[in-house]
Amino acid sequence: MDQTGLAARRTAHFILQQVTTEGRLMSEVIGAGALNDLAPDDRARAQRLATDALRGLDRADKMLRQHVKKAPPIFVQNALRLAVVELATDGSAHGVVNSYVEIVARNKRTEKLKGLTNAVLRKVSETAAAQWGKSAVPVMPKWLRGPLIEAWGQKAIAGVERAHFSGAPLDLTPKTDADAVARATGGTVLPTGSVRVQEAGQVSRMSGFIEGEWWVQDAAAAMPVRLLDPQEGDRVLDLCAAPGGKTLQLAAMGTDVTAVDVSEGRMRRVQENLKRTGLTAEVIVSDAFEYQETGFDAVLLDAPCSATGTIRRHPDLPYAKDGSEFGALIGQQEAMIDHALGLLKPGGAMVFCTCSLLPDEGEVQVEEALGRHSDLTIDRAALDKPWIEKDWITEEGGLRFRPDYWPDIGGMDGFYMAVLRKGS
Ligand SMILES: C[S@@+](CC[C@H](N)C(=O)[O-])C[C@H]1O[C@@H](n2cnc3c(N)ncnc32)[C@H](O)[C@@H]1O
Repeated sequence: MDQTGLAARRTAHFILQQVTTEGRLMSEVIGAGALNDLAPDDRARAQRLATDALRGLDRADKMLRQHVKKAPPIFVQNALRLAVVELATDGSAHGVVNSYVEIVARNKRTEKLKGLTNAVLRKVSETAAAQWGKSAVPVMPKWLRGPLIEAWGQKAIAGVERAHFSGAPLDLTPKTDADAVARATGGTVLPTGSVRVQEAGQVSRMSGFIEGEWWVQDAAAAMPVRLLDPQEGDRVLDLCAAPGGKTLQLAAMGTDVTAVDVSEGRMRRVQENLKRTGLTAEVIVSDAFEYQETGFDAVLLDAPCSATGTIRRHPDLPYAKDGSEFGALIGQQEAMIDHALGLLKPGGAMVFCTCSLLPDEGEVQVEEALGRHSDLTIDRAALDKPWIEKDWITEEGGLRFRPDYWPDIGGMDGFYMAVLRKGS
């Protein structure tokens, strides 16, 4: 590890720049090799610094506004943001001010602002730690906050923002025995059957990982398959399957599962996960619209969406995106529902789900699908399950999950799901 901390901080700054100026998600930047030149400890550190800064971005900006009258160029602003969050939250961090001053000084376009950076950070460092905990919870950018308040109200969104700021525990889906996984990992079994580990270390070093006893999957993300509740031996199509959390669940239930996804790279992860867990599924790389096999007993459609339900784990999303792709996603989801229904046998069940907080990608999609297909019904009987809480059930007969639910035990991702039944 670099003792001065500069290497990790430079990389964290690079990631923040890419997210806030290029609209790239952290996963894309890291996937493209941003961490490759760092020592293993520095990789984790850079990722943590960027994640913490994104989670606290709004709060950091408010603190900085007390010291900087006119916003500096974004390159400098991002250095200041990273520094403020470190100064405020990590009392043991060394060389914070010097590192970020150096990052600003090494860039020709901003080198003349190194004095300002130094002065601002020296000032902030005097009060950052004390002020941080007393400041308001960071709020989402307006483009996202507005529509979400319209959908769920101010109070609910304040709860959602608290959940975003708290981050997320590690949830595991056990292959077979939830109690055994909880004992081995120090976790607890949730009412829905997932195992929650509050303080997890490196996932691949956890007990039962190599043996394939479990896989990482948010508790809400594990619910669509539990809602579908297929029978052993059923032919189930998992459309949009990668990286495969739901494929693994379906395979572990003994169904005959076909997993389809357009992304070759993400499907490799499905293959790896199947191998590790010793489960089997047919894995097909294909565009969902080109896949024409019919007669499935059940279909799980986890459609591509805005992923606005996953901000607890992906605080980069509100800063990398601006909502301009929502319309196209909603159109694609609608077309996918219609195509997937065509692959289902008469009388079969389809779960439509998205990890979105936007009703247009959930409740509204289902209402409109019911309007387009006269033989389609919503299966309310499927909601008669002991783990389903009444408050989760929506007017049209689906389930809505939000990050502000389960606040005392660590929340859950935002999700929508409903069981649609095709006429026989
Ligand atoms: C929400 S993710 C699926 C998560 C997955 N079901 C799981 O539980 O791990 C959406 C997936 O849709 C895939 N996708 C996007 N467009 C697609 C298309 N036209 N055909 C098939 N898959 C598509 C993406 O590659 C992505 O893996």
